[in-house]
Amino acid sequence: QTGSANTNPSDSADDEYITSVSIGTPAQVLPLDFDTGSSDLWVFSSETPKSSASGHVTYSPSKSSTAKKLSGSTWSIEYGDKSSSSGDVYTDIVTIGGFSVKTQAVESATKVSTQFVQDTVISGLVGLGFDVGNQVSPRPQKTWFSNAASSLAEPLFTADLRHQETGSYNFGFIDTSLAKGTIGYTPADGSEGYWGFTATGYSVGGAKLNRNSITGIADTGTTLLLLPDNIVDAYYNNVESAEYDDSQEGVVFDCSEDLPSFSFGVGGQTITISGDLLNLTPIEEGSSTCFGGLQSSADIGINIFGDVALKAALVVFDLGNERLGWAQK
Ligand SMILES: CC(C)C[C@H](NC(=O)C[C@H](O)[C@H](CC1CCCCC1)NC(=O)CC[C@H](O)[C@H](Cc1ccccc1)NC(=O)OC(C)(C)C)C(=O)O
Repeated sequence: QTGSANTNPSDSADDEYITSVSIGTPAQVLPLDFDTGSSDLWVFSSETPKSSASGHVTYSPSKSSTAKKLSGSTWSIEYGDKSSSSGDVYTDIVTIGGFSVKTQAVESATKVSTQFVQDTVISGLVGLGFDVGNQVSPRPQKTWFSNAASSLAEPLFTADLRHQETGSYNFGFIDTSLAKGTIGYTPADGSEGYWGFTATGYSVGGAKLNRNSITGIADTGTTLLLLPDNIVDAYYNNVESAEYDDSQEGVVFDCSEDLPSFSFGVGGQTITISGDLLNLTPIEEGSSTCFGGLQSSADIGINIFGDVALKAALVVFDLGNERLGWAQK
């Protein structure tokens, strides 16, 4: 068995990617953010304060004949961007791309932070990280993919995120026609809950790869490519107007600049992110100053290959073989 779901950029900056998920009987369809950087499936619900839920699609367990309260269980999460949410837990049928998990923990939000209230394009997250990262207590719950894996044709899923166009999350199969290059595989470290891996080097503007290990995570829930300062500096030294903007908390440059590409080595392949993918967006509507898709990871303590990097590739999240595959698109 397999599943295939379309995913769409949330806005003109590809800040997030939205995928429709069906929950309950009859199906309640919610727009959710698939996040390989976390491991909880949580949703805005009938239990979310009305003022916080306004503008969001919500899940009502009371309207689902297959919903069951997981009594005594609660959850609470704080994300890297300091946003947070918490609540209680139900189990229900959750269908993604035509594949159904009968008894999936659906974490219902009784509290959401301001950022989630304001981000009305999504009604919650589907964590696609490793189960060890799940935040339900007293008994952690499995992710949708973990529950699905044993019934899928292959215990893997692929992410095909695209710039300003529809992409896909495929479960249980690899559609190699989505990529131009060969898939290069490298071991994945799931011990922290993330899809951790080590890139073997980088280069700017198509130069030869500098060999140096870059350990990081493949994270569909992070917008940017976040790497060490020495690499970020090496890149922006090639961008005439680049400068650090305190108010934007990142490197900005003239939108008219022709940005060089950025490449990294992984699994014996080289993934090249084109210059236009490295210009994320004007700092505000109509501005001629643009915000870089590559920024420093220095104050995070972990390197993150977020959507800016993932958009250049077809990425295989292979749980069965504990490995990540990357192919140039
Ligand atoms: C709970 C843990 C087990 C796991 C947890 N994991 C993470 O924090 C990483 C994870 O991928 C989280 C998942 C995101 C949380 C916030 C909502 C969207 C998903 N990523 C994050 O926490 C990183 C935050 C994202 O990069 C935001 C996403 C965003 C975009 C638009 C509007 C709002 C929010 N982008 C964002 O800020 O884009 C700018 C910089 C261009 C404005 C952790 O490490 O603590």
